Amino acid sequence: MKIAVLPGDGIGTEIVAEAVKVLKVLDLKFEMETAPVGGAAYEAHGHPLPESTLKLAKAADAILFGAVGDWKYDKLERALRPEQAILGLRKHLGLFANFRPAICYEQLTHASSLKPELVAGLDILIIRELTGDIYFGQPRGRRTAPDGHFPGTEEAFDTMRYTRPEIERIAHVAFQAARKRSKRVTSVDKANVLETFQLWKDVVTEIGRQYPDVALDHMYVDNAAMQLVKAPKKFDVVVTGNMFGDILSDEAAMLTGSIGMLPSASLNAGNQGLYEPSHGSAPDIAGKGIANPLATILSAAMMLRFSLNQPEAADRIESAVKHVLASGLRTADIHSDGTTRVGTREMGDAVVAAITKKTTKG
Ligand SMILES: NC(=O)C1=CN([C@@H]2O[C@H](COP(=O)(O)OP(=O)(O)OC[C@H]3O[C@@H](n4cnc5c(N)ncnc54)[C@H](O)[C@@H]3O)[C@@H](O)[C@H]2O)C=CC1
Ligand SMILES: CC(C)CC(=O)C(=O)O
Ligand SMILES: [Mg+2]
Repeated sequence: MKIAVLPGDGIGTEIVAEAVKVLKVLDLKFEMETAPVGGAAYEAHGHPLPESTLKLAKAADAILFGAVGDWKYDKLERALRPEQAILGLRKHLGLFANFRPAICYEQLTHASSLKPELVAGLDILIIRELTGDIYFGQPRGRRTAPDGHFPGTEEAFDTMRYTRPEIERIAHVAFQAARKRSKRVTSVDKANVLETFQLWKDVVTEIGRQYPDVALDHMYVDNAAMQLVKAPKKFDVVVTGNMFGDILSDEAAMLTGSIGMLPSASLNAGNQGLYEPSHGSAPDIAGKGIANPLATILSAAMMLRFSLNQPEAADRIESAVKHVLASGLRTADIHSDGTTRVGTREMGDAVVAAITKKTTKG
């Protein structure tokens, strides 16, 4: 088994180093190979997703990804910007199903910006379609406006589109995931305004008939954004498109205490997956050694469970994370009175120590 390790930019390198440390202490039989991606790859090879990195990713059983991006690349032509690396990997590998579990750990109930009673015990799963929608739709570009309110002026445009099969396959993923949970799916759309999301709603409803044991409801995205902070525990599985899922999952991250707590798995039709925290490269804190590595460490646990058939090892990581939080260690983003503030490396070391202690005890 082979894991491609793609740390990327900013805090990506810091948090991936901790996840790799955790994977190594498990002493499992797999090989890890590292390659540059994003801004780091642009500097080394002149492209954010060089052929060699893509080849490694394609050949691997799983990919552990950090994050890409830095403000200094924002003026580059779009094809060369770091973010194209993660978009390219999702597209080239067909990683259409993005799982973003938002779990509020008992010890972090007070770290959320919401009242503790609203988030205590929260365990929702956002399933985001990842290879379609306005992020990939063509045509897109800039031109002189041919019509509209200000014809003859500069305009930019993107295209939101979904085909029926794209919606069908993500709907199946959501219903099947719900069967393993509390059998409820909320499909989030904007069918009251957008044709794309009327088709989305129609197709999800049709597929839902094949899962009579799963309750389906529909919600407009603006209402969903509001309900997520009003009564988040009313949700179980949320299925939505690429852009709405991007936005709602960052919002859901705050229910768990921090975006530094939200892992993710991006899966294709085979067993291959890319595992990354839901956040970005956080240039504002990069290099300071204060980023929370837990989202990445928990993503590594998802990788062991979903792509590498090592569910016990995944459990060991997750229970080590709970143990470390229970012991009161916190990175700055989840720190509160009465807890001990630690840096990225100390947090990773503590997870490693918790795993080792449990192993020694048998
Ligand atoms: N998958 C990827 O590689 C993604 C890349 N990006 C890129 O990342 C760069 C920064 O984007 P932003 O909008 O600032 O989003 P971001 O997610 O990097 O940061 C947002 C805020 O959350 C904080 N934060 C993020 N991760 C954290 C962690 N592990 N521990 C503690 N605090 C954390 C940051 O310090 C910042 O204040 C951009 O270039 C963007 O395009 C953004 C999202 C995903
Ligand atoms: C950087 C973007 C391509 C995507 C993003 O924000 C995400 O996947 O969460
Ligand atoms: Mg995002």
